[in-house]
Formats: sequence, C-alpha cells, structure tokens
Amino acid sequence: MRLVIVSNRVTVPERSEKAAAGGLAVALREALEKQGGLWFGWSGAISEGTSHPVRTIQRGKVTYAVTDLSEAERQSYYLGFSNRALWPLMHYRLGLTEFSRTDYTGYLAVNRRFAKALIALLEPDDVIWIHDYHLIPLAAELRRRGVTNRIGYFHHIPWPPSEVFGALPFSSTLISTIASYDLVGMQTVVDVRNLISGLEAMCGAKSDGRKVRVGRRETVIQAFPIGIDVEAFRKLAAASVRSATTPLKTAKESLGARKLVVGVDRLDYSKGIVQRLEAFGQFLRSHPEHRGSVSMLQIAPPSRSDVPEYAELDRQSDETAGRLNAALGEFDWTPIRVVKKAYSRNALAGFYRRAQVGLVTPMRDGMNLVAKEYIAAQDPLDPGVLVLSRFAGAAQQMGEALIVNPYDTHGVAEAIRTALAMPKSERIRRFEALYATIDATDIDWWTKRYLDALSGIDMGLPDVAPPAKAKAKPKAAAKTARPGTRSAARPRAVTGTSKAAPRARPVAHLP
Ligand SMILES: O=P(O)(O)OC[C@H]1O[C@H](O[C@H]2O[C@H](CO)[C@@H](O)[C@H](O)[C@H]2O)[C@H](O)[C@@H](O)[C@@H]1O
Ligand SMILES: O=c1ccn([C@@H]2O[C@H](COP(=O)(O)OP(=O)(O)O)[C@@H](O)[C@H]2O)c(=O)[nH]1
Repeated sequence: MRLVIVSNRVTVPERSEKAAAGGLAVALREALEKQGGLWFGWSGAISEGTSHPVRTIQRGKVTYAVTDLSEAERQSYYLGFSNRALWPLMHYRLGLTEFSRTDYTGYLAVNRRFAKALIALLEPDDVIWIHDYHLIPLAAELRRRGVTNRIGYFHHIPWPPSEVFGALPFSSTLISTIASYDLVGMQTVVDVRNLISGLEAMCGAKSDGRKVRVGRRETVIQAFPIGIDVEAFRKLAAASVRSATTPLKTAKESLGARKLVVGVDRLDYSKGIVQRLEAFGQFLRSHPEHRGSVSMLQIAPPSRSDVPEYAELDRQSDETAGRLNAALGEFDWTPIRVVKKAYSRNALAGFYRRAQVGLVTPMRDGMNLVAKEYIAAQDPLDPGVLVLSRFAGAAQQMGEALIVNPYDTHGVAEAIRTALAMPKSERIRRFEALYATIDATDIDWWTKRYLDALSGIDMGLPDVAPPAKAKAKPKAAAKTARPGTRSAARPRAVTGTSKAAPRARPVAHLP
C-alpha cells in the first residue's frame, strides 16, 4: 500500500534537510517515508499560461508532485474562497465572510484540476489522505472520475454549527462532498458534532454519531486531535538554555530579571492578537505593581497579507501596541514588543522556555500547536504557566491550563496576574499533567491513529455504481473483513478516465 498525501501547499525539503526539526510537515513526510509515498499539491509558486505541468521531485522513498497556480487561481481559490469565505466562516466570523461567485468557481476549478492531475499519478492500492479546507471537494472530483481508492480527509480548522455554515451560498452542495470520503478527521468532538448535524440538516444524512450515511455512501467522522513532536521540542528548548548564540541569549540580556509573557501566532484575526494586547494593557492598569517588572513579547509573522482583513489587522496591532506602550511605558521599559517576522523553531523553543507565561488566546482555533509547544519547552523543575483560550481546540485536551474567554479582557488580565503569582508546586502539578497529555497524544500518535483508522475502515459501497462485474465485491468484503483489517476483496481503484468509469455527475456547481 502506498500513501498519497494531498495538501494545498507542498514544501519540498532540501536534500540535506534532516527530519529532526519536527512539525506537521515532517511527521507527514516520515509517515510517507516508512512505506514510500507521494505528496501532491501547490508548489507555492505562481506561473502564467494555461497549462501548469506537474513537476515530480524524488527525495528518498518520497515523490513530491507539485503544480504552480496562475495568479487568477491564487486570487480566487486561495485568497478568495479559501481565505475570505471559508476561513472566517469556519472560525465563526460571519461578519468577515466575503462570498464571491467568481472565487467559488475558481475554487472548484482548482479542485477539478488537482483531481485530474492526481489521477494520472495514482496506483490501484494507494490510500489517499487529503488535508484542509482548500480541498474539501477533491474526493468528490476524484470519485466522479471513477477513483475507488480509500480516501481520507483531515480538517485542520474548526467546523461551525449549521446555522453559521448555512450562511455560505452553496453550503449544502459543498458539505455534501464530504460524503465522498471514507474517513473524515476533525480536531475536536465539537467539530465532529457540528459537521454531522450539518450533514443531517442539509443533506438528509443518517448517522449513529460516528458513521454517516448519505445516499449510498458511508463516511466515518471522528476526532483526531493533532499533536506535536514533544520530544524534539523538549530537546530544542533544553539545548537553547546552553547555547551561547540563540536569540534567547539576546532576549535574556535585554530583559534582565524581568518576567516575560509570550505570544506566538501568525498575524491572523482568529488568533485574538489585538484583544490579547489589550488584556496585557488591562493587567498593567489593574496591577500597577507589575509595571517595569514584566514585558510581553508577541511574535506575529505576517500571513495572507494580500487579504484586506489581514492588512487591517496588521495596522490595528501596530496601533494598539503603540498606544499601550505610549500610555504605560517608561524610558527604560517597553511593556509590549510586537515582532512581525517568523522565527525558527529553535528560537521559539528558547523564547517559550524563558517565558513565565504562555499567552494563547485565539478567538477560535482548530487546535493551536503553540499551546503544546509552550508546554513541551518548559523546565520541569520551574515551569511557566499556560493561559489558554477555551475556544482553541487544544483546550479540550489541556484543561490544566488557566482557561480563559478571550472576549473577556478583564478575565484574561486576571489570568495573567494569577499565572505570574502561581506557587511553584502548583505550576509543577499543572505542567506535569499537561506534559503527560501532549506526550501521550504526540504527532506520531496522531498520524498512526488516523492512518490505522483509514486503512481499517470497511469500504462499503462506492458512491458511484461500479461496472456490473465488480458489484458483488464490496458485499463479500463487508462479510469477510475483520475489524481493524483491510479486506482483501475491497474494490480495486479505477484510475484515469477509463472507459469503465461512470458518467461524470456535477459535484458542486453554480446554477
Ligand atoms: O498556509 P497558510 O495560508 O500560510 O496558513 C498556515 C496554516 O494555517 C492553518 O493551520 C491549522 O492547522 C493547525 C495544525 O492542525 C492547527 O493547529 C491550527 O489551529 C489551524 O489553524 C491551516 O489549516 C493550514 O492549512 C495552513 O497551512
Ligand atoms: O515565527 C514563527 C511563528 C510560528 N511558527 C510555527 O507555526 C505553527 C503555528 O501552528 P498553530 O497550530 O499554532 O497555528 P496555525 O498557524 O497553523 O493556524 C507552530 O508550529 C509554530 O511553532 C514558527 O515556526 N515560527
């Protein structure tokens, strides 16, 4: 069996790059390397012209297959429908959701183009694992071209209730494409519940809370909270203390004995950066005894800057930090430093280790890996305290953090005070519980659990009628298959636009 991963963006590693840096990309690459595999997606580059050939690059047992987007595709598929419609909608931000039919058409067209390109690379036994909201209709596009391979999907961001999701034009067409997957992984049980009730309400699906039946297809929808490479992060953080050259050393010199509160997020409105700066300002106003002895460092690398809402956030965060620094700072103390650049994992591990408080307060977040990285990086003998938004997926697993409501400025301000005053024994107790959780559910656990589930699923009936000769196979397979094993009699893949492939039917169309 070969694993095929599909994601919006694919980063081809340098020849010399070691897998030790950790992270999602590395974990997926490791999963591919174990059995050999293919990773398909956007190269991240833009090129013009009408044809965008697929380039393949070999790295050990992994083949990377990438295609460029045209500028029009980047605008409609990536910036437009994915990041101005789906991203705010999935993060419960109806007020920021901008729908355009042109963007939606572009989104569907890129999914169609990806499906066609991928089919040319598929082999009969491939297990396909598709990632994220950019590619929701991809399985439906593959199915309508006759692909019967196992196809899984992992949704990295939240899924809102259908009252919110239903505001999107063509929402029922889009959600119905979920039924083309065999396994759908979500970050939390709340997301699972929302997706299933959406399928019930909008597509007449029948469900037992885990398996969902839409028409002839059965899809398993389950929570698989994503993890991090805990051990790698722990080691990076421990090494940063000894290193004489890391940014941590400079930070130590510039901070002196001051305590540090750290935030690390892409510059994204879902992360609650402006609200967090306000909460830190409120903390300093309510507790003036801390002025001069605590600083906040917000690392905020720019993200999706071509989307107007992101440009506005960039302006707002500068304005807020500037205003608070002017109002509260002293000639020898700047309360807030906002650094708008990306740091290496190495440097981040050092900052996390140095910070007495990790401030992770998104307004809504699929998981939030920073929360887990902060814990992994702590000194077990003198750990810092995690202040965590109840609206991050991570809060479902990390109840021993100080859980806050990011909309409550005074509440977050009080949590900062509580964290800074927390006795060491309580800090250690909370840290040990949190570390045990993230260690038991690390990135290897996540990858294995998802892939085991995907390969253990009974394939049931395909969503499109296979040629008459092959029809008996799925039933026989269902009888003989043992739980947790793949049935030997499962339907073979139909790849390419073979003659046997059923007639295409519309997947998600504009009227
Ligand atoms: O590729 P970009 O547009 O620059 O965005 C970066 C990634 O952001 C999102 O991350 C989500 O996945 C994380 C891991 O599961 C999760 O912890 C976090 O809460 C989510 O926001 C996005 O889903 C990715 O596709 C982007 O690559
Ligand atoms: O300067 C930075 C800021 C962030 N990150 C990494 O980006 C990821 C952010 O993941 P998270 O789940 O917190 O949010 P996302 O950006 O995926 O929504 C984490 O692994 C961070 O370590 C990084 O490498 N350098």
